[in-house]
Amino acid sequence: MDISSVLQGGYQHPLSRKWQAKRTLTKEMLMYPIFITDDPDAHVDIPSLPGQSRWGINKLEGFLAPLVKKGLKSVILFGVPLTCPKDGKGTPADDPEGPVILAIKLIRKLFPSVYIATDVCLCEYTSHGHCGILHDDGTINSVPSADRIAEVALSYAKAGAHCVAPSDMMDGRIKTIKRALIDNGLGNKVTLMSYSAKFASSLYGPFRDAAGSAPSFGDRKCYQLPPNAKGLARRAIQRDVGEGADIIMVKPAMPYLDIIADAAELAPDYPLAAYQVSGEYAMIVAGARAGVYDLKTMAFESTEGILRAGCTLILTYFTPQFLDWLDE
Ligand SMILES: NCc1[nH]cc(CCC(=O)O)c1CC(=O)O
Ligand SMILES: [Zn+2]
Ligand SMILES: [Zn+2]
Repeated sequence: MDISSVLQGGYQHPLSRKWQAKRTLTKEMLMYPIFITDDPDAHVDIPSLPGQSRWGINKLEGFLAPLVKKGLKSVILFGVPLTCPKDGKGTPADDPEGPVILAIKLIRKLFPSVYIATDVCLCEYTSHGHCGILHDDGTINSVPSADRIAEVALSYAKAGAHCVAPSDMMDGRIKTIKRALIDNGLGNKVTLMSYSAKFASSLYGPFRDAAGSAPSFGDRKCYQLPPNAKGLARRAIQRDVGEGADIIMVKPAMPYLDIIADAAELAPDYPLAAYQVSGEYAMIVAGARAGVYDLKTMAFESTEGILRAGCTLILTYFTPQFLDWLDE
């Protein structure tokens, strides 16, 4: 055989196979999305997200303590208001007695080592279920939307969140939030992680089920990006870098690995996150249950793709399982 034909000598050993990776999954790279609801004693399983639940504030310690012991480093919080009245501007989002603000304070106190990010969006809190404030004709009204989202982000930052992560995809929200953080003395203290390239995906179904955030009319196609849009995604990433984002995120992950690679090229000096969303998680679990593959092997393969494309941080519902698997 010709010298230039032989590759296999380089990866015969399990260890030499590990060396092929530019980056290998560690516990530090995992951020765990959790759903906090306003029934303080809730522990309600989410049927479309097997293994995940909505948690009440009184159940958080019992839920998180074993995970922190296993090496959980960071969480991202999603509020699920079930009892409070929703309105046009998402008033319950920054209710000081609401589940997110209570959870930030509690986790800071109970688990000081845990890094707390908060998703910032209005859709869980608006009567219409859209992510911003609407004009009378049902279209997004960008300026008040960005202002309101910045107000909510600021309230989470003041409550002690280490990171605020707007997922609404409204124009101008990154600079509006950054300005609000700076003007309130939090610019140097709080990380702004932008869901920069967030696509209008079919893969958010289980999440909307879990969070009760499906729009009551229409869809999100006029603010989340069209799945075919590489150029718009690249522009969104560059815009958010210019507006003061500290971390760039691509979402979902698996169908958008090219966008992750683009982000790694466009923003090489930034941490890069991917959100392996609810539908990706549900799909991987369902495939394993159908006997298509082994769950653990496939879960690792999915993250290897994300890391290979350029990420340094993965938001994933598999976090608790990875904490076990990474110890094996
Ligand atoms: N804007 C809210 C939000 N933040 C994160 C997700 C999706 C997360 C997931 O599917 O796991 C969504 C849903 C949506 O945009 O409809
Ligand atoms: Zn939203
Ligand atoms: Zn629209």
